[in-house]
Amino acid sequence: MRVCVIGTGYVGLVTGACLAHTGHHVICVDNNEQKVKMMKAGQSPIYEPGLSDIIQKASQEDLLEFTTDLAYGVNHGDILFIAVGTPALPTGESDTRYVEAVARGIGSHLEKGYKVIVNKSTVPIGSGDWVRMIVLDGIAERQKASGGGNSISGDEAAAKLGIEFDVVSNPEFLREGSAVYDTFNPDRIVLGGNSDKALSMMEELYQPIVKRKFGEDPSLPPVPVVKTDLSSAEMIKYAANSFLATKISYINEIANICDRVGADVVQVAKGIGLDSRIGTKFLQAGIGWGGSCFPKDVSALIHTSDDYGYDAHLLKAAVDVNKRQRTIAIEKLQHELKILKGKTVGLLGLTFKPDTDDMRDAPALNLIEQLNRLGTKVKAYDPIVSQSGIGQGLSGVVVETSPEQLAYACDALVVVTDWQQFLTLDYAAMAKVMNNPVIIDGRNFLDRKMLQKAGFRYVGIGCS
Ligand SMILES: NC(=O)C1=CN([C@@H]2O[C@H](COP(=O)(O)OP(=O)(O)OC[C@H]3O[C@@H](n4cnc5c(N)ncnc54)[C@H](O)[C@@H]3O)[C@@H](O)[C@H]2O)C=CC1
Ligand SMILES: O=C(O)[C@H]1O[C@H](OP(=O)(O)OP(=O)(O)OC[C@H]2O[C@@H](n3ccc(=O)[nH]c3=O)[C@H](O)[C@@H]2O)[C@H](O)[C@@H](O)[C@@H]1O
Repeated sequence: MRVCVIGTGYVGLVTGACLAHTGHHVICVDNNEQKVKMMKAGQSPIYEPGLSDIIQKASQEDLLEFTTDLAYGVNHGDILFIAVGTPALPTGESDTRYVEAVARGIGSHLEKGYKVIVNKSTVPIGSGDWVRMIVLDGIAERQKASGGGNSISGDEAAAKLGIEFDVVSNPEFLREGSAVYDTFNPDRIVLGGNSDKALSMMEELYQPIVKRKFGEDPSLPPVPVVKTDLSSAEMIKYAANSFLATKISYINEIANICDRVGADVVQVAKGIGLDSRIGTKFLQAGIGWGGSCFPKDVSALIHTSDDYGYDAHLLKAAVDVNKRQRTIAIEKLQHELKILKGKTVGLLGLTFKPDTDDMRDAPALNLIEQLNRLGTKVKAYDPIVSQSGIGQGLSGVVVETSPEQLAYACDALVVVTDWQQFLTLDYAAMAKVMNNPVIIDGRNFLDRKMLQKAGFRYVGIGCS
């Protein structure tokens, strides 16, 4: 099928490249010329395992193109994905201005015929109808500009030009760091809309993925497709992210109680997770959840609830627990070192999670800010950030190029990101060059005994 994806960030680029890999002809549009230049040269502007290979292969097969020309993309696609960012405004609500600009742009370029416009971005409940209205405004504005009469409505203009379209909500559930894997091995595909024609085109688009042709295990049953109305599909996205964030806040709350009563949250998580009603995933206690989505999506849902006069107590509590959790490493450092002023702390990891270069709302940024405020010198080592130029944009932290350099003259280390590489560092050598070999494992993922053998005092979260 012919597809256009507008916005080539973590979601748009992965979606576009993976759909091209499954045999569709995809044009990806972005208004960032630098990014488009890189992608045309076969490079991925983001770090995402497996993505560069897919981009290169699909481009060579002429199934994937990149452009800044929205009209070209809109005219090509029978299905047009909107995959631009929806960051949080200071009020917590979702900033939909980029979606609006794209929807208006689509309207101004639609030609005679039928298109499906897909909200892939995470958008507030009700956005399906809103996008339809903005697209119609775009069509009407173009008609007015070309002398079609100042009072013409979007519906009238669309009818006059023979333009037909439907809006579908198709929320995305991929995780950064495993985005390509998640796209080919989804737990479900959610399609919201009220047009059978649009929904069946979407089902056809996803057939190779539904049938697991590119998945890890093609013998598994087909991927479930949840077909529902627009608002429910939009709500499914917010409800899923809010549930996962709340689950982590829950285990962090339990971890804090474990610390006080002398229990071990890692054992507790294992013990409760084996109950299939609870499940083992997303029960890793630590220094809190971050990233570009959980914080903004939980805030957006709270904001929507407020708009409807409903006080979302549980979601607010999940956010509060997370805020407090971002200070846990500081409390533990104060307990170990007493005075933090004049001390040097080394952070192992900067990105909000492993296998990504994304630092949006990363817990590391909070830590750096808090430590700087307390007069502590902060150094950091991160497998991606230390090797790329990203670290240059950071203030209040010296980004070192090796774990050994990081450890040198440090009074404590804090594990901020659970990068696999951190499991096998030469901790004995690192302990020797530190002022004080203490390690706060903010992700509870290093081996306590190994660290102790290497000469460290090991402190976990909820298992100290
Ligand atoms: N990052 C993630 O893991 C996930 C993100 N989402 C949602 O997907 C959406 C996109 O998120 P990301 O990919 O992280 O965003 P991003 O910020 O990485 O990428 C957005 C892209 O859109 C481009 N863009 C902005 N305005 C444009 C315009 N008018 N025309 C063309 N391109 C334009 C930007 O240049 C950028 O390349 C958000 O709503 C997010 O909540 C959903 C699931 C996972
Ligand atoms: O909407 C989105 O953008 C995406 O948000 C999350 O994906 P992502 O933010 O990439 O990363 P996660 O693996 O979910 O981790 C989020 C944060 O929670 C933390 N986390 C995760 C799991 C856990 O057990 N404990 C924990 O503290 C991670 O360290 C990280 O800071 C969801 O998992 C995806 O399904 C969703 O599509």
